[in-house]
Amino acid sequence: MGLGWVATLVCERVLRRTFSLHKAQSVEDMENFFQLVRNIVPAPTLKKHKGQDGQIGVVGGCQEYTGAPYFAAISALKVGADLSHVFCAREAAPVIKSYSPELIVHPVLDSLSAVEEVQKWLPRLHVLIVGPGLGRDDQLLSNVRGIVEASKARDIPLVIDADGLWLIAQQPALIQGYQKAILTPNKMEFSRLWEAVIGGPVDDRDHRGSVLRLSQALGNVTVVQKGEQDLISNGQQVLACSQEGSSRRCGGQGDLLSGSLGPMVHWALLAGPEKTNGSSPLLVAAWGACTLTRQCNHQAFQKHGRSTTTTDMISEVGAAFSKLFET
Ligand SMILES: NC(=O)C1=CN([C@@H]2O[C@H](COP(=O)(O)OP(=O)(O)OC[C@H]3O[C@@H](n4cnc5c(N)ncnc54)[C@H](O)[C@@H]3O)[C@@H](O)[C@H]2O)[C@@H](O)CC1
Ligand SMILES: Nc1ncnc2c1ncn2[C@@H]1O[C@H](COP(=O)(O)OP(=O)(O)OP(=O)(O)O)[C@@H](O)[C@H]1O
Ligand SMILES: [Mg+2]
Repeated sequence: MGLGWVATLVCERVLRRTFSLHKAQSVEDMENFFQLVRNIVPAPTLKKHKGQDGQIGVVGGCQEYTGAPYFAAISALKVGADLSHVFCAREAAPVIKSYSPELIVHPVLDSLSAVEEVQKWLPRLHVLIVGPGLGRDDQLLSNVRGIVEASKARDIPLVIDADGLWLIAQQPALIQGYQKAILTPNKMEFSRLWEAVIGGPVDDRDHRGSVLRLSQALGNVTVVQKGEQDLISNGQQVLACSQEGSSRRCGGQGDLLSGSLGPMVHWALLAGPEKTNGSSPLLVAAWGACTLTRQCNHQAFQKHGRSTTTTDMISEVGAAFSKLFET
């Protein structure tokens, strides 16, 4: 086989892939993704013990922000995880505990032994969500860096959101190439990551191309760019989620998304590529969590209109999940 012929074949493949990456998702593709999410949801059974459907950790919560880690941790439980831990700064702990007796709260994040304290729990945790309400204090961020490294060493999936993304923008190497990471930037967070990893302003005319490129530059880490349409890429594929939401943009919706990703990621990785029909389990989990968050927003808005808050959305998780993913 001549070299020229091989080059043509490679070019064709690249072109075909580029074309299919940028083509709009069909209704059929969407239906397929609903089915793939249904495939990963654990079947109801009376045989399981507490913990099997997910033990999730949230790393976040400081003096200023106590709502964000609560929203993330409670969303993980409402989606179907069995246990939800919050690792936060000491002064945030009593506040977070007082919101909910269902959360297990560890006031360790600002202690000198923060990494060791969290490390003790890592063997039991299936997924760690890093960043909601973390703040940007240097000492806290340095502890979180150690926690991320310890989690990677144990191959624990990481969802990185909010101030966790601030840390990644300072030190992209921390997550570079880690195949079990999902980053969930909002518009500002995406621009910061882009500036740190690629440089210059984001091309606002090509959102799909931008999310693809950022994922590739980070070594195929999964990126979920939130917005009017959520765009999800692992550097090979770009999925769009346009589930109808509402015009209401109250704070905390992103925390619901990162929290619900916890159990979804655990289930998708347990199910493996057979159940996801060859698609990346993390892409399926991300598409499921985005679709769910937007549906919660839609349902809450139908009831509460402009007074909709994230607490109203969390109340909709059960009904929204059944409507979308339980047939
Ligand atoms: N109740 C709580 O405790 C909450 C705490 N939060 C925490 O607050 C901290 C900071 O998060 P932010 O998201 O504010 O940080 P960012 O620095 O990413 O965002 C800064 C500002 O960008 C603006 N912005 C967002 N989307 C935009 C868009 N499409 N175009 C232009 N501007 C846009 C917003 O007004 C936001 O205030 C994080 O720790 C986060 O988890 C939030 O999760 C919201 C709820
Ligand atoms: N313009 C929009 N139209 C519809 N849905 C949107 C829009 N912008 C964001 N969303 C949805 O809201 C959810 C949260 O995205 P958002 O950009 O508000 O995150 P965030 O800024 O991190 O939120 P948080 O306040 O929790 O930090 C996502 O699921 C996204 O799909
Ligand atoms: Mg956020």
